[in-house]
Amino acid sequence: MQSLGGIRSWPATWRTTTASMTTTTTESVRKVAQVLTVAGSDSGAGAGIQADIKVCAARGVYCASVITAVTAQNTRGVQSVHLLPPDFVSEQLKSVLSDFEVDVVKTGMLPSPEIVEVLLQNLSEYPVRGRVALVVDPVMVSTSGHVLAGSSILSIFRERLLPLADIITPNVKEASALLGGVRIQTVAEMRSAAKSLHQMGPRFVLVKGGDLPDSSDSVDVYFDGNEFHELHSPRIATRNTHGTGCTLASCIAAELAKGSNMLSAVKVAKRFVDSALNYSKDIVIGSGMQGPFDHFLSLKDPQSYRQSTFKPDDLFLYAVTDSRMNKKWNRSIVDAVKAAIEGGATIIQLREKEAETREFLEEAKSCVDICRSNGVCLLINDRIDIAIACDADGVHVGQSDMPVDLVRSLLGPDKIIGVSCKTQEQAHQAWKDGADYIGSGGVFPTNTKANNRTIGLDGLREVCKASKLPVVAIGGIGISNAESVMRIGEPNLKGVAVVSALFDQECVLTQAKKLHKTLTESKREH
Ligand SMILES: Cc1ncc(COP(=O)(O)OP(=O)(O)O)c(N)n1
Ligand SMILES: Cc1nc(C(=O)O)sc1CCOP(=O)(O)O
Ligand SMILES: [Mg+2]
Repeated sequence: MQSLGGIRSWPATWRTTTASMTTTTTESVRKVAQVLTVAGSDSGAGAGIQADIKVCAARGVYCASVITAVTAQNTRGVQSVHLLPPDFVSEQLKSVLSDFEVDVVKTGMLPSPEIVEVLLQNLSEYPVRGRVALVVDPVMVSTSGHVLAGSSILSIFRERLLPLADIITPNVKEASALLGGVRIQTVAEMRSAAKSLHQMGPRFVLVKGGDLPDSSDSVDVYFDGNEFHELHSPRIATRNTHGTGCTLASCIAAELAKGSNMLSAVKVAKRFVDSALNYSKDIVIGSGMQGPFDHFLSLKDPQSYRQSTFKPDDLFLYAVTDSRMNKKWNRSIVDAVKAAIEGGATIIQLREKEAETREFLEEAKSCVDICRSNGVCLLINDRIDIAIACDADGVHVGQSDMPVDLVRSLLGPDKIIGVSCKTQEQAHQAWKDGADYIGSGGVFPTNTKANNRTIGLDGLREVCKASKLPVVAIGGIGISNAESVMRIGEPNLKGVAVVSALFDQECVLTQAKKLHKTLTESKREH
């Protein structure tokens, strides 16, 4: 079976993602990114249709809604459920699909096989194939334990809906139910479940491990049919977790509607949920065991949201551009950055030593747009002025560049600052001055940076041991030796930063993919 298969590539037109709707303009037409959610109503408004609409609004995307059931629920649980007649669900679907240019359909509570049937019928009736992406959140049990879709829907899910999905986002209980009750209690079992679910036909699978026992992190497993990605985040101690599943799936849908690729959409969505949980961890709404959280954190407290967007794990595959290399291979900075991200780069630094200011600024602005829509942070090397002017996520400075404390006072608290350190004293100072991470090298000799002192693996180990900040290794690193770097096994060594291994190459995408694979394998082994 084919998926709806339509993660649309946007036309090369102007696009903006701000507090308002995300739009593209082609001459006089302004197209708004649109999600259709097909789900149940939650009278407490923490989950279901209400959460979906709030998430899309918070992410700058329009959200139409088709209601499948009305639940009477609050923070104490689900008191009652009223299914809408399938014919009326069908009426709603026809109203929206015949009129709106929906980019992504997201499904939540589909409480009966008859309702799944009318959804499938409508999706095949309207000429959406090739345009619409389908995000399926196979909601079965509420967070309070109430059954929202019984076992009677399992066969139509497995046989008809899942094969059409671009991504499915079950939690471990739902994954287990879809797989006939298999045991899923470890990350290894989540991986195996993701693989089995992928065989049912969805293009991507995200098994959410929030309910996994005995783990200090919340780990989700993403599988694209070839590779696994483990997405870790610290558990947030709060009662306000009602609606996290709906929020995650809707945020994935919103990011896809704006044009993201799947992995980036998933990463952005996970960060959004973490930031919202963290922001709302102390709010009190309702008197029950499970409260809702606040989806509009970015409007109320942009700093808390922006600050938490940098995670040490973002240093995993750090791509640093080089103007000479891009010229040599006849590619623009923008193309180089796009390819690096597509290949798996987790953070980008523009290191354009010879660039003219005006031209560099324009290119940096384009790169900010690309990175932001892919959920990847973009830093500028040395040039604080350019970083401010293009609203980059931060800067990287060395020991002879502007001092970190001064950079911090110029950029404010929410920007990322990285500092190059070769010694333990420098590492300590970087922390005192308010840096976010350390770049340490040259681990091996390099031709990219003239007269660079090589500190070797021993020097890197020393810096890591002294550093309270996460560290990324740099200098002469590539596919052949990345594993030996990560093998030093210091817990705060989070990844490698590379220039020539990606950019002094014919195909940036291929090299980035290979390096990402090498790093993923070495992470698994150590
Ligand atoms: C991640 C990372 N680490 C180190 C450096 C080197 O910065 P610096 O010492 O300022 O040297 P230049 O890059 O400016 O030549 C870096 N750029 N990135
Ligand atoms: C920019 C930079 N900084 C270094 C440091 O030691 O701080 S080494 C370096 C160049 C890294 O390039 P490549 O990956 O091509 O060796
Ligand atoms: Mg510098």
